[in-house]
Amino acid sequence: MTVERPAFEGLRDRFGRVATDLRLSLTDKCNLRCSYCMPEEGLAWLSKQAVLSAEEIVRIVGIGVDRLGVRELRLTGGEPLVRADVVEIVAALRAAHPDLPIALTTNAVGLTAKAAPLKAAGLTRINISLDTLHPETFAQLTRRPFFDRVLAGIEAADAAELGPIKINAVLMRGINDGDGAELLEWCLERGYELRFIEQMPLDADHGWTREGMITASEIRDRLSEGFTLSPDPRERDGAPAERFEVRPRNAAAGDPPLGTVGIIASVTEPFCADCKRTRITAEGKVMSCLFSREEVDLRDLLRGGADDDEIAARWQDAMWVKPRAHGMGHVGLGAPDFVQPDRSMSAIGG
Ligand SMILES: Nc1nc2c(ncn2[C@@H]2O[C@H](COP(=O)(O)OP(=O)(O)OP(=O)(O)O)[C@@H](O)[C@H]2O)c(=O)[nH]1
Ligand SMILES: C[S@@+](CC[C@H](N)C(=O)[O-])C[C@H]1O[C@@H](n2cnc3c(N)ncnc32)[C@H](O)[C@@H]1O
Ligand code: SF4
Ligand code: SF4
Repeated sequence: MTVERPAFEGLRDRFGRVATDLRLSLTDKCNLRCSYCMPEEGLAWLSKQAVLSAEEIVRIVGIGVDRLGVRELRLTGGEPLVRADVVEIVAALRAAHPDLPIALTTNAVGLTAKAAPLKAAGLTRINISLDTLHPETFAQLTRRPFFDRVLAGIEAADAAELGPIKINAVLMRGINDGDGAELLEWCLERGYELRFIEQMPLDADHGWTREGMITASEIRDRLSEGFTLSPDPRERDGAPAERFEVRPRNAAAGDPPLGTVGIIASVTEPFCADCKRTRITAEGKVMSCLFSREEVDLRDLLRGGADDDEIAARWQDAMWVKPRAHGMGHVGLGAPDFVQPDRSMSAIGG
């Protein structure tokens, strides 16, 4: 890809946004099959050779942080904990960047054994996906019977002080859409921050419909039956989640909140204008947007002996042409001109 662009520092795009938040996928593999993400039969996994090695990851992150203004890193996947060297990768990243916030998003299936080693290696904090507190519903949604392992993993993360722990939940109509209030209560009791995520059209089965998804406004309405939500006064600062303070339904004015809840309304209340994200897939491709159909390869450049300047310039090229929103020129997941990417969320790095 040859891109005509002005010279500048950092990861800028044509719309004036600057990406400082790097999301890097450690693997496309996963041990769950959440219906909003993966097909039941799984996907054709990348070969070991195709996936970035630990050394390559450390080099790419180094270029991002030292030359391109990356200020925070999230490791994701696929399921990052299925990668055998995940603890070593965190340790190497921490050694190279003592002050970099390094977070991880995980389904927690393999977390019981890894939480303490990850903390010791220098992981800053963790986000965990949990859509329901009912083991049968969990098995239906994820197509795997690992509910108990996930709960144990969350407890291990808490014990290892990987907080503030954030819990991500996607509500699916007719499956777990009645579970929101219960999940919120459970999280508030434990001091976890629950965030509800609107389902996006990133499922490998291409089963998403605008009418079928549960919207942010529906979520707020349902939660308001049991709680009072009021906007969190803290600055949002480009974060996908809009946060609300949560109080009991009949709280008196001035009562302290029980905690906060976030709603990530990528579909109905998009936040693309403030997007600060750049993504690297497990095989080393830059995706400037979750919905990009253009990908720019850094891995072959790296393996071909390119120096850091060349790699940084290619990354800047990729970000310069970042689409305005939702992979196109305007917001509109599900609009007539929206084209769902070939990749599922698991293969992008959520
Ligand atoms: N549309 C859109 N959705 C995103 C983007 N990044 C994250 N999300 C959604 O937000 C969900 C939660 O992401 P997490 O991996 O927990 O990270 P986060 O919410 O950015 O992280 P925090 O800094 O902990 O708030 C993802 O599963 C996506 O559904 C993005 O760039 N665009
Ligand atoms: C792709 S997963 C990767 C990390 C890890 N496997 C996990 O589930 O936390 C990251 C996040 O993406 C979310 N996700 C997956 N598919 C999604 C979709 N179609 N719409 C919205 N969020 C989705 C999941 O709920 C999860 O919180
Ligand atoms: S959401 Fe995460 S845990 Fe679920 S299938 Fe996708 S990658 Fe796996
Ligand atoms: S859809 Fe694309 S532009 Fe919008 S917030 Fe997500 S990554 Fe950023």
